[in-house]
Amino acid sequence: MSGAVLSVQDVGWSPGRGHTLLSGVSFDVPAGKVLGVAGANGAGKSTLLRLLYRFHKPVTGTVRLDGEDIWSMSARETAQKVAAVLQEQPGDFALSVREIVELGRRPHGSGFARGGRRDTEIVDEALERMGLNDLSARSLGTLSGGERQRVMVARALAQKPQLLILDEPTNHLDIRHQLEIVTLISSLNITIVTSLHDLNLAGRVCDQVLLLHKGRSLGFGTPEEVLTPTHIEQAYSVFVRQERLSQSHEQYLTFHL
Ligand SMILES: Nc1ncnc2c1ncn2[C@@H]1O[C@H](COP(=O)(O)OP(=O)(O)OP(=O)(O)O)[C@@H](O)[C@H]1O
Repeated sequence: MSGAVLSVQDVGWSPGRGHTLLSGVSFDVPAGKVLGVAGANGAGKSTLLRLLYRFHKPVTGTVRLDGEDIWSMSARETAQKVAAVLQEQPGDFALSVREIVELGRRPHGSGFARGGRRDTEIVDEALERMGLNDLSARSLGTLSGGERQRVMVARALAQKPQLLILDEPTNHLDIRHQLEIVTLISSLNITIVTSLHDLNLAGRVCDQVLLLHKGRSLGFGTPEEVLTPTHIEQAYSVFVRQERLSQSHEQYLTFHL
């Protein structure tokens, strides 16, 4: 897998007249880097992600992949390049885990129904990578929230995207699986945009952070530049203390009312 350069220029979105949910947001993510999108509930994180996987068309501005506007591509071409793992997942509950992961091969139109060997290998690899081999015959509806989340990540990996969008990927996951997702994110050689509520995690995993506040960018840059007490206090209306962990000497943020 290889990553694409993501270039977002002055995007805005509104569901109707006079109600702007996102405005004037710009950033660039180099190929293979990880951007974390942070901000309080309702700040516009999911709305921004929807513009990146071509669910909403921006009202203003552009979203470009390797210089090409995603709205000048066909939906199929975008699906070959961009995969998304969302909080609300479609409910194909009767399908088996393997069948769900196979759906990731669909945009590539390589005739999975005829059992292409390359597709089978890619699906096997995605199941293995997400630790799903033992669950592959189970129907989605019988899985726990965390198991389901891992299936959706496996489906996205099977899509072999150049840009992977993750909306709160650690939701539902226990500590071990959170760490596994974080390790996976750090190890994939593709461009990743992920929303994250855990700011300490964002600081560890992301190359860059975009902090949203009421649909606007409050800061974009390295985690050290953006995740400052001043910015966080403004974005979340909390008090922040920056502390240093005694064993690892890492910076750690704590939050207070
Ligand atoms: N289609 C829509 N029509 C009207 N309002 C919308 C629509 N989509 C989102 N909103 C509103 O826009 C705001 C931003 O929503 P969004 O889901 O992007 O926030 P978020 O930062 O992802 O929040 P959370 O952390 O709670 O998931 C919210 O107030 C939401 O209610």
